[in-house]
Amino acid sequence: MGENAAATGATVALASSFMLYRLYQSILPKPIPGIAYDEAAAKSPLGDLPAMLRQNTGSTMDWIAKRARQHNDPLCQLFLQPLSQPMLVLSDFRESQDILMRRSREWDRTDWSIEIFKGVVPEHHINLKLGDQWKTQRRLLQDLMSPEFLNNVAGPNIWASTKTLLTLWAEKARIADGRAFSVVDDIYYVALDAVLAFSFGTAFPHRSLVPQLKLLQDLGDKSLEHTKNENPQDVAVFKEAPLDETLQATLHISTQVGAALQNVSVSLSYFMQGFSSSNRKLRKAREQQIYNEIAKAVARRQQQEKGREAEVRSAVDLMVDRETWLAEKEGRKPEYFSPVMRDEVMGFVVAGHDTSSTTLLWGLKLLADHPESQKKLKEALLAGHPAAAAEERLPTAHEIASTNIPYLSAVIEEVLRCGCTVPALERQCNQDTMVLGHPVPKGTMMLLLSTGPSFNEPRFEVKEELRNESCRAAGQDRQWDPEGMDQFRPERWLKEEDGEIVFDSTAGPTLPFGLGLRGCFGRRLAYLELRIIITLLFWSFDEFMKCPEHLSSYEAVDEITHKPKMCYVKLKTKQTGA
Ligand code: HEM
Repeated sequence: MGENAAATGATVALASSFMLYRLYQSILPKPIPGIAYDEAAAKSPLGDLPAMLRQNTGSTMDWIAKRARQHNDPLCQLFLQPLSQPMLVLSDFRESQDILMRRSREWDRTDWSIEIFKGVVPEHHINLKLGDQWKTQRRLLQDLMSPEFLNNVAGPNIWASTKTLLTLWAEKARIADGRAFSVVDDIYYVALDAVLAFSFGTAFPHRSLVPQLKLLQDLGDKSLEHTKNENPQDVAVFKEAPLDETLQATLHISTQVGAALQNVSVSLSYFMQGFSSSNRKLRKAREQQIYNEIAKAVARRQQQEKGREAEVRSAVDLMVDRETWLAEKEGRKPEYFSPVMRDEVMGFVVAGHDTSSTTLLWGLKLLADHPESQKKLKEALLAGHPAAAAEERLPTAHEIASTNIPYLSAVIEEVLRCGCTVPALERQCNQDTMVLGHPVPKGTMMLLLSTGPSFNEPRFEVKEELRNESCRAAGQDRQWDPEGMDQFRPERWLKEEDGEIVFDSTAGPTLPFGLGLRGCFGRRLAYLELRIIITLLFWSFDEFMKCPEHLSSYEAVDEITHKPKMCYVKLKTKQTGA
C-alpha cells in the first residue's frame, strides 16, 4: 500500500512536471525556422522584451535597428509580444522595395500599427487594410494633393506661418546674444499653424506662434528665464505663452501615441489613458473643434450654392465638396459629421504637421553641423531667386514652389535619408509566403528598415536566387558608394547632365515615404512644406552655427515619428529682407 502510494505520488509528480514543462514550452517564442534570432530571447516567455526594456534609451526603433545589425543578416526575427508570432526585420532595400511596390496585395498594414492609430484616430484610413472602404476614404482626400490646392492654399499659408517664425527667431537671437536656444516647440508650432490655416481656412482663430511672438515683444529681455537646468552661459531659455486648448489637444495626439509605444501593451496604454480626465478633456476639445470646422465648411458650401462668391478653398471645404459629390453618386445623403469624416480631417492635420516638423528638426541639426553644405545651400538659394535677392525681399511661396534649385532638392532628400523621421515601414502578410528564401506563415508582421544596411551602411550580399521572382525580374537597383554612406552629403543626389548639375531623385536607396499603394499620401505636401520653410530660414539668417556638443545629441525618441530628443540653434542674425 505504502509502496503503491509512493509510486502513484511519483507518477503524479512526474506527470505534473511534464505538464508544467509542456505549458512552459507552449508559452516560449516559436522562431520561424531558418531565420536568425537571439537564442537567449527564445528561451524566455518574454522573448526580446526584457533586453529591449533594459537597453532602450527612449527609441524602440533605434534598439530594433541595433538588434538587426547585431544579427548581421538581412532578415532576422524578434520576439516582442509574448504569446504572439515573431516579428521579422528586413534590412535590404531591393527586397523591401519589391514588397512595398509589387507585393502590396500580399503585404498590407499591420494589426500592430492599426492598434496604435486606432487609439487616436479610430476611423482614419491608415487603420484599414486595402479594399473598397480604404479606396472610398482615400477619395474623400483626393483633392488635397492637387497642384491647385498645394500652390494656392497650402503654399501661401506655410509661407505666412514661416514669416512669423522668422520674426520670432530674429527677436530670440537678439535676446539670446550668441547663446543657443531650443527650437523644438517653435518648429512644431510653425507647421501646426500652417496646417490649421490651410485645413480650416485663414479665419481659423487660433495660432501657436503668434502668442509666443507677442509675449516676447511684450517682455523683451525679461522673456528670458533660467528655471531649467541648462547652463545660462550656453543656453537661452525663453518664457512660453500658453496655447489655446484646441491646439494643445492636437499636439497631444503625438504624446499619446508615444506613451502607447513605450508601453509593453499598446491597448493597455490606451485603456489607462482613458482614465485620465485631461486626456478625455483634450479629446473632446479636438472633436468639438473638428465638428465646428466641418459645420462652417458645410455652411460655406450652402452659401456658395446660393450663388454667393466662393472663398479660397480650405482642405475641409474640399472634403465637404467631395463627400457631397460621392453621396450624390451613391444615391445617399451626405454624412458630413460622420466619425470617418472627423478622423480623416484629424489625420490630415496631424500628419500635415508632425512628420514635416520632425524632418525639419533633423534638418536644422544636420545643416548646423555641416557648415559647408549650409553655405552651398545659401549660395544656391541666392542664385535661384535673383529677383528676390536684387529686391532684398523674401522669395514668394509661388517662386519657391516653382523654382528648380537642385542643391535645395538634394539637401531635402539627404535630410530625409539621414534624419530618418520614419525609420521603418511595417507590413503584415495575409497569406503564407516567402522572404529571401524563407517560408513565412500568414499573419507574420515585418518591419522594413529604412536605415542601416543599404541606406547608410554597406548592404548585405544576398544570393540572387533567394530573392522573390518579381524582385529578380525588376533587376538590380542603384546602390550608394560604400565610402561615406553614413555621412551627410547632399552632393550624392546631384549628377551632371548635358554640362549642367541636376538633381537625381533615384541616385540611390532611400525610403522616407514608403512606397506602393500604402506609401505616404501627403508626400507632395511634405516636399512643399520642407521647400518653403528651409528656403525662408536659410535665406533669412546669416548662419545656423554649430552648437556645443552637449546640445547636439542625435538621440531620438519615438512618438508618431522618430524625433530628436533635442534641437538647439545658435543664430547669426543679419537678416535679408525678412
Ligand atoms: C516629411 C514628411 C512626411 C514623411 C517623412 C512621411 C512618411 C510617411 C511614411 C513612411 C508612411 C508609411 C508609408 C508606407 O507604409 O509605405 C506614411 C504614410 C502616410 N502619410 Fe506620410 N509622411 C510625411 C508627410 C505627410 C503629410 C504632410 C501627410 C498628409 C497631410 C501624410 C499623410 C500620410 C498618410 C495618410 C499615410 C497613410 C497612408 C495609408 O496607410 O494608406 N504624410 N507617411
